[in-house]
Amino acid sequence: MMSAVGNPNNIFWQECPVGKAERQKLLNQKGCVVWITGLSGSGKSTLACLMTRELHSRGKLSYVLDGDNLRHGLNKNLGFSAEDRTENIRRVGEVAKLFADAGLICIASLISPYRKDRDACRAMLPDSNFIEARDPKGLYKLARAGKIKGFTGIDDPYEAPLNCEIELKEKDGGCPTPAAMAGQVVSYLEEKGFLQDH
Ligand SMILES: Nc1ncnc2c1ncn2[C@@H]1O[C@H](COP(=O)(O)OS(=O)(=O)O)[C@@H](OP(=O)(O)O)[C@H]1O
Ligand SMILES: Nc1ncnc2c1ncn2[C@@H]1O[C@H](COP(=O)(O)OP(=O)(O)O)[C@@H](O)[C@H]1O
Repeated sequence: MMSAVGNPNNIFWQECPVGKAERQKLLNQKGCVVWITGLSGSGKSTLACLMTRELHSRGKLSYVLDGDNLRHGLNKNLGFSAEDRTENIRRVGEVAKLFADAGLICIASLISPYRKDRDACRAMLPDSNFIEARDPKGLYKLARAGKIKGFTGIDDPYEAPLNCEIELKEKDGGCPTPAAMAGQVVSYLEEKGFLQDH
């Protein structure tokens, strides 16, 4: 048994014999987090689903962490106050970090309106392993009708990224198809070497 003397909380870091490098080799890819941020209804989930499909068809293992879905379980005790959103993003950041450590391409799809919360998630990961993608476009009937209070983009803030890795922009006055956007993100991962282990 390890000694707990000198550790006020009796908590120790446990090393496992199989590490991230070995898992990446097994999967022939590099673990990373693609973080999709944007307003509600801007197409985050659509993009996340198409990306995971495209990666799957290339034999790459990915997993989608969707804000809406996680709020049914892990984050079911959280609402939409600034504090709760911060805790929501912190938890998802920690989970995404575990998935990346497992060697997976983790796709996190959350409004994540606050820059400081996204930056905190970025700081949890090694350099270049956090890839921020933004998709601006919105749908807000209920919030505009006053049926939801504190709705992001209506009466609650959304802070757009200042230096994201990928910006999915309108082209020729229109929105590219979701498949074209998913292709853009997957091409970025390919260019940066995440779809191989060497
Ligand atoms: N007040 C308010 N503001 C914004 N969004 C709201 C709100 N109330 C409910 N919803 C629904 O919750 C989904 C967003 O959850 P997230 O976990 O991604 O939000 S956050 O990152 O913590 O801000 C979001 O889903 P998406 O449309 O998929 O983004 C909404 O359907
Ligand atoms: N690029 C796009 N062009 C047109 N419609 C889109 C696009 N991306 C998503 N949609 C549609 O917009 C709606 C909201 O998309 P969704 O992916 O659920 O957004 P979010 O997860 O950001 O709330 C869906 O009906 C979806 O089919």
